[in-house]
Amino acid sequence: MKREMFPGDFLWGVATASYQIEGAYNEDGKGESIWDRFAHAPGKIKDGTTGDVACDHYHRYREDIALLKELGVNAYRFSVSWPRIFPCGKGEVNQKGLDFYDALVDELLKQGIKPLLTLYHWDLPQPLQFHGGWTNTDTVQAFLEYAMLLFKKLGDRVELWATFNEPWCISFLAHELGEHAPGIKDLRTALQVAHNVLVAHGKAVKAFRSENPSGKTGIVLNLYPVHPSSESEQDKEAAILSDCYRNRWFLDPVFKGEYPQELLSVYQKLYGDFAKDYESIQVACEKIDFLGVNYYSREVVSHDPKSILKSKTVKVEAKRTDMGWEIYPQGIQEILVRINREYGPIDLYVTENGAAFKDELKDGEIRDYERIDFLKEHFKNTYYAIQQGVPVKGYFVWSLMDNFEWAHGYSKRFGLFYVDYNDNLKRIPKESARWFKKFLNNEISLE
Ligand SMILES: OC[C@@H]1[C@@H](O)[C@H](O)[C@@H](O)c2nc(CNc3ccccc3)cn21
Repeated sequence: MKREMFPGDFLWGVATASYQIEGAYNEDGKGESIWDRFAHAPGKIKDGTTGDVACDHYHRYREDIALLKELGVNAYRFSVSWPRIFPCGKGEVNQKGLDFYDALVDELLKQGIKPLLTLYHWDLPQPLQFHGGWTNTDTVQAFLEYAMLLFKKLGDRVELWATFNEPWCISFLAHELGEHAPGIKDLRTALQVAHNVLVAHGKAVKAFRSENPSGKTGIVLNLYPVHPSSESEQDKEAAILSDCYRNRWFLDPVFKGEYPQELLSVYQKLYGDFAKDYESIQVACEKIDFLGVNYYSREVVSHDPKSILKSKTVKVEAKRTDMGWEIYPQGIQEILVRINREYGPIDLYVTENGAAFKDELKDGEIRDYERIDFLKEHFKNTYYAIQQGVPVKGYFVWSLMDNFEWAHGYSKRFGLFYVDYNDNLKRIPKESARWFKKFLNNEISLE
């Protein structure tokens, strides 16, 4: 199975995100983001690092685009740092911030690489957080102004636009579990954030249509197959509610304009007032052109009477990545086929798939054969979905290079290129980069 067996216009790319690679956290007029503040707070990041410098992509973007060219990709997914454009979140525009993304897009196009731009990959301007962040509908309005400015400035050259990266992480991981910025631990707040982000998504898609009818908009969701640990009714019930929490809480509003009733009723029992505020999320259901699917693993659950979802994650015996995530390649096929069956027809992009492994630099080489095997199996399972008629239009490997892995700092490496943090952030191609390049050049098969 070679690259040429995928559709001729299939996009093969890599993905990154602004806070994870750019650095220059306070340069050229950029304002503070919630991740700048969170990373600087003691104890939030496992290795005590920050994204202040990261991979210094802000200064090295031409070098990094040369790496894309070397790989032979035809697409690149990146995100824009909102506080680099609006240091205060709204109002005054930072021209140097706009200039950076203008130059980035021009260089990509010059190298024959198609950009997929993500408007929001978690780095909210901190001044907006001072006023409640995503719990405040003023932030929805500020997001629309930010989106409209970028549509105007880059819409002539960028065709593919994603509004949000992983609303599940923006809401539940960051506001219920508290593991990401701003580090709040309150389910009611998380539900309010999820709602406002979904509203912002719908309004931005509608505004985009009016501004740029030829462009294509979508949203990026992290999706997981959720399997019961047994065939018992209770475990199957646990899987249904966990699927609502992880997947359908965002899929159903975006494609059907309603929250999944099975879980909505649980929250309505918990929060009496929930109904009147959040019963309708119709506004999120603006027709989109594509869905970005971030796939990493599956979840196996069992009944748990003590939990709100009556479910708990079960750690099954399996091969795992350095993140502890089960390696489950058939899950990418399963999720793509399901989305097409239950929410299609809709163009799908695998906007992130990749793995962290304990990559070691030895004699100038990084022999990451586990990553090659991981990608090979996920590419094959993506192809099997295409063979079943699923309109998968592209695949972006996470990530181009090792970078700031959120609460894990630099301790987890996902890159095709190794970043030597002890040697001036030097980028070194891993074996997987060489393998990917050969695959893209039709030199090798996936068998
Ligand atoms: O963790 C790897 C990547 C991360 O670097 C990206 O910025 C983000 O888009 C991303 N999403 C997932 C899947 N969701 C997730 C689950 C738990 C913690 C963080 C992310 C993995 N990844």
